[in-house]
Formats: sequence, C-alpha cells, structure tokens
Amino acid sequence: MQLKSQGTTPLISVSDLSWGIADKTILKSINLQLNAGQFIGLLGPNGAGKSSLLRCLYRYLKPQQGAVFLAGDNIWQISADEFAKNVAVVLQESPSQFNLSVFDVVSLGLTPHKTLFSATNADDKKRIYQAIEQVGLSHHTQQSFDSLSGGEKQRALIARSIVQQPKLLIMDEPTSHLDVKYQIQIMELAKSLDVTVLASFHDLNLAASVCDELLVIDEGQLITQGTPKEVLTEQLLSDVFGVCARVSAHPQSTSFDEFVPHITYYYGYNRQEHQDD
Ligand SMILES: Nc1ncnc2c1ncn2[C@@H]1O[C@H](COP(=O)(O)OP(=O)(O)OP(=O)(O)O)[C@@H](O)[C@H]1O
Repeated sequence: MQLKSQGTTPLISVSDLSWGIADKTILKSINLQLNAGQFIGLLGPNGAGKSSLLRCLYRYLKPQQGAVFLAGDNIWQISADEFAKNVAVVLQESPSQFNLSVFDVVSLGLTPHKTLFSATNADDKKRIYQAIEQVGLSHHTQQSFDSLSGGEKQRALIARSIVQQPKLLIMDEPTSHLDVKYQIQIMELAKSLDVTVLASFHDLNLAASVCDELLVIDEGQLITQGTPKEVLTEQLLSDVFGVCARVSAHPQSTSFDEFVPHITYYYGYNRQEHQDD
C-alpha cells in the first residue's frame, strides 16, 4: 500500500490522542499537526510525556483514544513495512548490536525496502558507504558498533536512517549523553538531511538554534506550538519549566537573519530558600 499523496495533508496529524497505563492517563487529548520539511523540537520538563508521545508516533505504543495519521493514513492501518519505509527512529540509548560492524548496522536501514531473501546488491552497498561517509564514519566502517563512542553510535544510527530513506526521522533525546560538540554536530547533521525531523530536547538553547518549530508538553498536555521566538518566552520558562531566565537574541541572530532566542538562566533559588529556613 502506498501512502496517500501529501498535497496539503500534514505529514503527521495527531487527533485527540490519549494514552496511559493502568488507571493513570499520561497523554491527555493531544491534537497537533506537523508539516513536511520542518525540523521540529519537542520540549517539556522531566516526566511531561515526551517519550510517551514519540512512542505513540513511532507505533511502539497504541493510543487508548484518538489516532496518529501519517500523510493522512492511520499509522495502525498501514503495514509494518510500509511504516518502516516512512519513519526512522534514533533513540537515546543504543541497544547492543551483538558485534555487528558499522556497515552491518547501517545496512539494516535497507530492511523495509527488501524482500525476505533478497541480497544486498551493488547499488545498496554504494548507498550504505555514502551514508557512512555522510556522517563522517568512513574510517570506522568495519569496526564493531558496540565499540564506538556515544557520538559515533548516534552518527551510525543516523546513517542507518539515511539508508532507510524515511519521510520522518524521530529522535528521542539523541544527544543527552554527548559532549557539547557532538550535541551540535548530531543536530546539524540531522538538520542537513532532506527529511522532516521530530526530536525531543532538554537543552532549550540547542533546540532554539536548530528547530523551525517547537512543541511544548507538560503533564501530558500540549501547551503550545510555534516558532522558537514565539514559544521560548520568559513566561513559558517560568510557567512550564519553573525557572527564572532572561531571553535575548542569540549573538548569531543577525547572520541567521531571524531572531534566535538565547536563554540565560538565573541561579540561586535554593540558596535563597535555605537562607529563609
Ligand atoms: N510504561 C510505563 N509505566 C508506568 N509509567 C509510565 C510508563 N511510561 C511512562 N510512564 C510515566 O509517564 C510519565 C511520562 O513519562 P515520559 O518518559 O513520557 O516523560 P518524558 O517527558 O520523556 O520524561 P524525561 O524528560 O524525564 O525523559 C512519567 O511519569 C513516567 O513515569
């Protein structure tokens, strides 16, 4: 089954989605739409429901109410293969790949495009090597995936996603274990791909600098959606994240030709509280 042509249909549409466990509702009546070609950041405090929402979007969790549509099709009504051709996922923790080489792990991106017994042909191999080169891992092609550094693993998984040729790349906190250089590098790499990206972030400044659009959730509810300039206000940082901060223009705003918010946090609340004891 082919996905419907996109036209004006959003790439992702979430309609009245609720999900929970036992008697606890974790995601509450979420409605949102994501357009193709954007880099979208998902923000929210710890426990807000970011991973749960992403899991509903990449079909790991089935909502108890509402639905997720991919280019107009309910994701639970398309085949697993068709879904995998369209949606790739990079998670925070890389599961062990049992001594598979970088080449082997990247080649797994071809799986949804192959029939059960079809071999990897010359074109496939070219695509795999190109993806490995694109993420700067050519010198590690035959190295075992498990022996890579955290940043290299994330890059290998992005190479696997490139080979998968999805319409949507979902990343759940892909940079949280990485040093600052790799955080920027991974996000700029994802941004350079010709694919719609939805990524969750804890670093709000990084999100502000790479995202076209931001979604904020808190206590399982969508609070707001808009450009970084619209969303990252001092009021929102106080209301949702409970921090006192100043939002100014990032020094590179002029070269980006748009206002990129830069957050400076104020410290000392706890010290003040202790002094009051
Ligand atoms: N399988 C589960 N069983 C019980 N509770 C769950 C389950 N999955 C999620 N939760 C709860 O749902 C809430 C949202 O969790 P989720 O991991 O989606 O939040 P998050 O925004 O990604 O958090 P963080 O930023 O800390 O990673 C949390 O209170 C969590 O404990």
